[in-house]
Amino acid sequence: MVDIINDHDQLSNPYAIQLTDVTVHLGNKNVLRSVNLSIEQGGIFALLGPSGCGKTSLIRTLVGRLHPTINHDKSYGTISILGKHSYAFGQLVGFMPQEMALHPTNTINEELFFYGRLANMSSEKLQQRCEFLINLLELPNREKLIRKLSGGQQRRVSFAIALIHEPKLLILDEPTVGVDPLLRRKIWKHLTEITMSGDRTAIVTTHYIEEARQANIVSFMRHGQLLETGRPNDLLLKYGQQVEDVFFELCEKVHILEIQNHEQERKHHHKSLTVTNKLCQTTVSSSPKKKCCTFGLHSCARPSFGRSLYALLIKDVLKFQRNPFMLMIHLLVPILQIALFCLCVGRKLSDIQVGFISREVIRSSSTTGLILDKIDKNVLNLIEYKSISDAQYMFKSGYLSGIIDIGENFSKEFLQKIEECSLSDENKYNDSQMLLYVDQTNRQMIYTIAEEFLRVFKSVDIDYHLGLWTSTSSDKTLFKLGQFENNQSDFEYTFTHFMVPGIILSVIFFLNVALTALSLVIEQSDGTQDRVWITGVKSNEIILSQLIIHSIILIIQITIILFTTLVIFKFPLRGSLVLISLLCIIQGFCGMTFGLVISTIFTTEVNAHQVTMAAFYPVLLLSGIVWPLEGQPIWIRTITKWLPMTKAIEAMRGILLREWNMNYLIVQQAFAVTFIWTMLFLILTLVIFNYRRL
Ligand SMILES: Nc1ncnc2c1ncn2[C@@H]1O[C@H](COP(=O)(O)OP(=O)(O)OP(=O)(O)O)[C@@H](O)[C@H]1O
Repeated sequence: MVDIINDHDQLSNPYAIQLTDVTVHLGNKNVLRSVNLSIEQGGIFALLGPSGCGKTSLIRTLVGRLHPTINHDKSYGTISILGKHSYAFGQLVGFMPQEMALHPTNTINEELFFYGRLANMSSEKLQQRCEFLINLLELPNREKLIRKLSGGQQRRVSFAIALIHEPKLLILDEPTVGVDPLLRRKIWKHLTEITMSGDRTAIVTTHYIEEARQANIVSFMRHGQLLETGRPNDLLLKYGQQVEDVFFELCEKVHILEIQNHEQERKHHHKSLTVTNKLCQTTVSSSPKKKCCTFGLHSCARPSFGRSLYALLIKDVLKFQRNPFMLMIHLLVPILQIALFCLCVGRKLSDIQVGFISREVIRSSSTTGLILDKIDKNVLNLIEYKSISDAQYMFKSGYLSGIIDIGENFSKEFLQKIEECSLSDENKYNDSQMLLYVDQTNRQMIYTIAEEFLRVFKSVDIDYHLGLWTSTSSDKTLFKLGQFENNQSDFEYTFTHFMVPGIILSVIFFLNVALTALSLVIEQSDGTQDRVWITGVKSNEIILSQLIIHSIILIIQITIILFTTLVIFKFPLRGSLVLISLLCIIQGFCGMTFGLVISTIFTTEVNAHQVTMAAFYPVLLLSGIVWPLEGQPIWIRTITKWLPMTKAIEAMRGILLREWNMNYLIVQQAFAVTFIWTMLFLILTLVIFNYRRL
């Protein structure tokens, strides 16, 4: 355990906190206005003020969640906590934010242990402290899940976290909200006891005037300004009234001064903050004014790398363990997506409803009979109609996908035409052609019906120059498909084979984007990440713990996906399974790091969701998953071929279906491009993460 008492800065500095000329701007208003405040170590400092006056903003500024803006005198002011210009306080500070900031899937015990570990506490000491605080704060069974506690109980757990490591400085934002009067008294009694010795300080915000009376020093706040600061009794003597009357009088005073100031500003056309400054001087202590502020992270009794990683990993494992639904989503959704895709997309069409009208009497020995007999009934479901108008009605209503109209003398004229070798003479034999009407809006349907008839004509050994599908059939007579890759000769590839590699990678990529982005954004929005960060845990430790846990899930995910595709759906695997798995892992990693970037930019779950969804379709459409890249305009192609998934999808197809290995340039490019994107996302994450905390 790091000995914080030896910290030279802290010993030599008598102040718990010092703020000089701190202004904070949020939205379009100054939530803190040139605040000057110095509080000596020891005792309780109460910050009292109405809702919205800026108490939380002041607390958040102290713990580094809000950053000072430039002042009227062109400085950022100074902030010093226990003599340090630092926000990563380690064990020095116990912080209780206004929001719950708890991990709902932890038990009370696990939550206290989590923060205790981050404070470098030994297990025995932690046990003792847990017992003490659970008794003091009248918490229920320590094995109870936090999400099952009442609001008041959760606030008490939050308070216990701030106290667990017996910090030098307690920063508590409304610790007694939702707590019954008896317990409230107990909490204040405890605060008084621990701060009495003079080496511990508590800074408490409150709405309650009667609570503030118990503090050693009280400061009244309104409109982001500290109106008056002093000992409750001194203030009473000075104003000769009740504490609430002091507050109301000060509010009145500031209101008049604000009006005067506004008038002055209007007259002199310049924005002087003279009045504000006068009001913001604290009465407890004068603090030296410095012109610049040094914000930076110093090692400040922070937990060791291994220890914080261990604590974070336990917390994340418990989160998944207690939330099996979330885990199931990440493991079952890929199976469902791949299975549905293999079952429903890209396969040959079947059971197509086709009507036929034959004006010729069909005999089994006639050409018509022979053709109709050979048609695969699983592919084309032929339904006979007596009149073309009936069939047309059904076709137009969408019940039929095609109609075949067979002339009265089809068999006879067709054979005569072939015998006379006058296939191109359209006018001589009117009935020598079957007339086919197909739904022109559905290309896949046209191809399938045409393909089936070509197959039939081939199989009945009739020249298939029927004039029905001239373009398709003439191609077949001109070309014969050759093959370099022997293993493909007896395998019929469908569109499914083209798409499956892309679908696998996109499922892996985007599930990992969502998993990482959401879990970090949730921790950010509920305040737990801030709380963890204030204990001294570094950004890269938070990121690393997420990556480790999500990598384990990723590996299980990939195993399940590949098993579903290769074993259950018998997708061909010509290349190396190891290479395929590696490609999937690195793509999953790339997705995770993209998720990290999203989580550093967006602060709400809804936004993170929206961005993930918004990114999904462009990547799906541009990476060559649904349509070959050659279908894109050339200028788009030059960009899209370097997207994170494009090369990987191409390589995946090659490895799966064409025995590609690492000797192939596209496979090498796939790994290189994915790696570069992963690194870029990671660097971007670290930069934004650290920037937001500085
Ligand atoms: N993210 C934000 N963007 C813009 N304005 C904000 C933001 N957060 C707070 N404010 C404004 O800053 C002012 C001070 O808010 P703050 O939360 O510090 O008040 P408070 O005194 O703690 O109130 P309460 O006692 O109700 O918690 C309020 O007017 C509030 O509307």
